[in-house]
Amino acid sequence: MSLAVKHIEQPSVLYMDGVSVSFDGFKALNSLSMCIEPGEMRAIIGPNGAGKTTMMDVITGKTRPDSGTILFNDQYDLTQHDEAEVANLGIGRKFQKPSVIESLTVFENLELSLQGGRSVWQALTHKLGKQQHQQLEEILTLIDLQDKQTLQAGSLSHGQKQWLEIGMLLGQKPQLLLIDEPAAGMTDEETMKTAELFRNLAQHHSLMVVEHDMDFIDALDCRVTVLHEGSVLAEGSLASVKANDKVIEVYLGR
Ligand SMILES: Nc1ncnc2c1ncn2[C@@H]1O[C@H](COP(=O)(O)OP(=O)(O)OP(=O)(O)O)[C@@H](O)[C@H]1O
Repeated sequence: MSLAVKHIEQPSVLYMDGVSVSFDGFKALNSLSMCIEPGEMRAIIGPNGAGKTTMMDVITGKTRPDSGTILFNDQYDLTQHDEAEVANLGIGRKFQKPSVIESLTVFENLELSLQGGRSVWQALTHKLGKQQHQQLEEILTLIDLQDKQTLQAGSLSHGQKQWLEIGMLLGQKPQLLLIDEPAAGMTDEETMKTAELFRNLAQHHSLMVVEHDMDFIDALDCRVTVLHEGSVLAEGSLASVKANDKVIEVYLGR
């Protein structure tokens, strides 16, 4: 039974309060507290080692926090669930490196993502239902790969592979998406197109996006949280955190 207690009234899709994680005595997260509202897109920035990856790890059940509360939808105590259970609850995570199957086509990769639980062979020989077909078409349109759907994923550009992988996450219909450095390695054009994709995604999902690229974050046009030494250093609009003396000192000004 969960004993997690929430200390604020407003509804949240993700609520973290006093979350700490130590590795051999080193506090990677140090009483981290943060809230994401339903339907919100939030950018997370901070210097190397600030705890961004560790934060995603504790949310997704990969790492157990030593202390603190993490609630999903004000209902599920995420510290009590493993990675598979957290994914099933509706939290999708995208790691920095794309992991699409390069020898399969764009369509087949998406087809697989809609048929979680089946083997690759079963999924590819099992016909999609009408609803799944429609869902797949919608995802292809959203990630703008309709005219590439018969191409092998290995022939896509780096940016297109990232979009495909985001499309594959959408196949699981997650409510909250955690995305790690999506713009890394992208051209400027791909970066801006990714920001547009995320603004579209934010109409139907909550998003937490870890990123270092300030032009990309500016284009996301969302609230920004700055992490430093495992806790929140500042939070607000990009303009406000960029003007924050502490943020300039530990991150931007270096
Ligand atoms: N499994 C682990 N064992 C020991 N130390 C760890 C472990 N995972 C993370 N750390 C340490 O915890 C701190 C936070 O790391 P984390 O990867 O969360 O930071 P980050 O903000 O994601 O950094 P980056 O921007 O470089 O990805 C770092 O000092 C890191 O060395």
